Amino acid sequence: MAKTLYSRLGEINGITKLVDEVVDLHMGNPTVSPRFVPYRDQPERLKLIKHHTVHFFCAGSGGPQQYAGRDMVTTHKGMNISEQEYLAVVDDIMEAMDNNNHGDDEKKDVLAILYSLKEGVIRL
Ligand code: HEM
Repeated sequence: MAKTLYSRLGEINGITKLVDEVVDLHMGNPTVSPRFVPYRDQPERLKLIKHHTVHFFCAGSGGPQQYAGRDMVTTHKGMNISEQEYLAVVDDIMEAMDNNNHGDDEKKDVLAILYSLKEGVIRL
C-alpha cells in the first residue's frame, strides 16, 4: 500500500518540527507577523495553538491523532484574513518543507489540502 502523507512527512515528530518552523517564519514574515507576534507574550496560548495545529495536520494527513481544536471557520471568523495573507502562510509552509527536504509530491499534497481549506480561512 502507498505510504500515507502522514508517514511521508515524518509522522508526528516531522509535523511538529514543520509547525514550529512555520510559526517562526510567520513571526518574521511582514505580511502576517502582526497576526502572530502578539502570541510571544502568551506562550501558553501559543503552545496550545501549535499543539492543535500539529494534531490538525496529523489527522488530516492520515495519522491516528484526534484533533481537539476548533473548526476552521470558528477559528478564523472575525479576523478578516486577506488572500495575500493566506498566500504568505502557504509560502511559509512551502519554505519550511523545502528546508526539511520534503519532495515535490509531498508539497503538492500539502498544497492541495491547504487549498481545500481556503474558504474556511479567508474574508471571514
Ligand atoms: C489553510 C490555511 C490555514 C489552516 C489550515 C489553519 C489552521 C489553523 C489551526 C488548526 C488553528 C488552531 C485552532 C485552535 O487552536 O482551535 C489556527 C489558529 C490560528 N490561525 Fe490559522 N490556519 C490557516 C491560515 C491562517 C492564516 C492565513 C492566518 C492569518 C494570517 C491564520 C491565523 C491564525 C491565528 C491568529 C490563529 C490563532 C487563533 C486564536 O488565538 O484563537 N491562519 N489555524
